[in-house]
Amino acid sequence: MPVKQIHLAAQLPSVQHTVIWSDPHAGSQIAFDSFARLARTAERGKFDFFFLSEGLRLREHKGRVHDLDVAGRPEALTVLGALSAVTTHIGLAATVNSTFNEPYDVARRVATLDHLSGGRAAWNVVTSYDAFTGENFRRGGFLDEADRYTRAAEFLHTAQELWDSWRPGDFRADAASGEFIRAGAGRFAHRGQHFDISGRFSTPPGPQGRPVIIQAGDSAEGREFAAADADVIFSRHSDLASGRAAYRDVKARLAKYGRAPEDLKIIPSVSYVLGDTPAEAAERAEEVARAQVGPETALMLMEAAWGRDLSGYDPDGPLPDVDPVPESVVTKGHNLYRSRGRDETVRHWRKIAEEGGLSIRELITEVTARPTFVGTPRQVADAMNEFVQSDAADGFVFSPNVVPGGLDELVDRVVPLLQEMGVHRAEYTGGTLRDHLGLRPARHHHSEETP
Ligand SMILES: Cc1cc2nc3c(=O)[nH]c(=O)nc-3n(C[C@H](O)[C@H](O)[C@H](O)COP(=O)(O)O)c2cc1C
Repeated sequence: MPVKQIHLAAQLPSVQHTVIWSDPHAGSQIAFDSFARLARTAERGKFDFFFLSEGLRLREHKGRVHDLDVAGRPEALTVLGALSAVTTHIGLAATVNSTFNEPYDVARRVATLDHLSGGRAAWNVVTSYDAFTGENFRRGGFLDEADRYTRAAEFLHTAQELWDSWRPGDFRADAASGEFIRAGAGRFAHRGQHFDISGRFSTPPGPQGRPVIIQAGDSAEGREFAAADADVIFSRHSDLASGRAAYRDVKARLAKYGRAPEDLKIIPSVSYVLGDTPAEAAERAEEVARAQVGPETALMLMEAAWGRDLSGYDPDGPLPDVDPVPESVVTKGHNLYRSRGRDETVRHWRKIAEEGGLSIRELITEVTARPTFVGTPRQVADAMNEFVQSDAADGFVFSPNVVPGGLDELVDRVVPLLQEMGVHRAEYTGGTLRDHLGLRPARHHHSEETP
């Protein structure tokens, strides 16, 4: 078997407690310089793409805006448009929600990024649908959970129809005939369950035709959506066992859509801590964890899971002896227990705490902040390679702990080892993000109509 290449990506981390904003080396979480520094570092490491997440509503805890995490990030497509001017090769991936937007607008903005960047655009289609977020759009509670992916799939198909509505040669710019564009260019008509639109699409497609599609969301419906339509899954499975299980499950879903396993790359979100020796790395990992999960954060996340006030409990003491409150929500905008359900999450956490003799704070660190890779550069490079070669993933999205310098050590000390091992490119060989990911050119469905 030929060795697999590792697909590397990086994100300026999402709004969560693992971002150490109080670190003396932390810079602005908003200024363009921070984004530019991180994106350029990833490009120096010849990464496939730079990724930005999206949070459409600030979290609230016990009725107040939760003030322990970084709050407020600028809008992704605008930031990436600016980054396209200060980078040359790296892909630029924006998270844009399919529930609270419209296909025409999103298709136009993503195509525009593909033009600006010379074919480096990607769109991460997320499906957050909750009423709390929806209030910001006068759409509180407008979409049932069951419809989040039917809308996402139709949204994406509609966007693809718009990107396909222009064909090669539609730009004439023929001074002799006075014809600038072909008469039928951009014409579309879509009628479906969620969207009923027709007209002319105003933006010709960029160099990739169809930009790269990313999916993040781990339900069965989410995996099916990705198997049918996505090029990349941004996953949460960052340990070998669950990584392999998810990988097998997702790749097995591809055949029924006429797709091959390599048509969909699976890349989990991961973090790392380096040291010159294994002991030093472990010590630094402890320090990082202490900064990420302070006593208030530990209690806050405990209260979110338990659905009740736990302020009388010592974060450095044992887990609460009281039961969770089934339907109660003390933290809005957090999806801590969404995938397992509250009861299962609490049972799972109690089990881990009992087995390891963990305090509240140690448990929260273990379940929400454990770095994926800890060790010397050599150990980390080997562990990354094992993860990919054993089909637990096709690569990684690195989420640094500190903005904007947290990627430097990885690029300076680990990436050269991966290059020596022959599992990561020494130079970019293509110009588009599809090239970096080793994806075929986008399928282009020509419309039948020719006026
Ligand atoms: C690794 C990962 C990253 C995600 N990032 C975002 C994000 O930035 N913004 C967002 O609104 N939802 C994000 N999500 C949420 C999912 O995209 C999805 O909307 C949600 O989990 C519901 O889908 P599901 O039931 O398939 O999980 C992320 C999910 C995962 C697994």
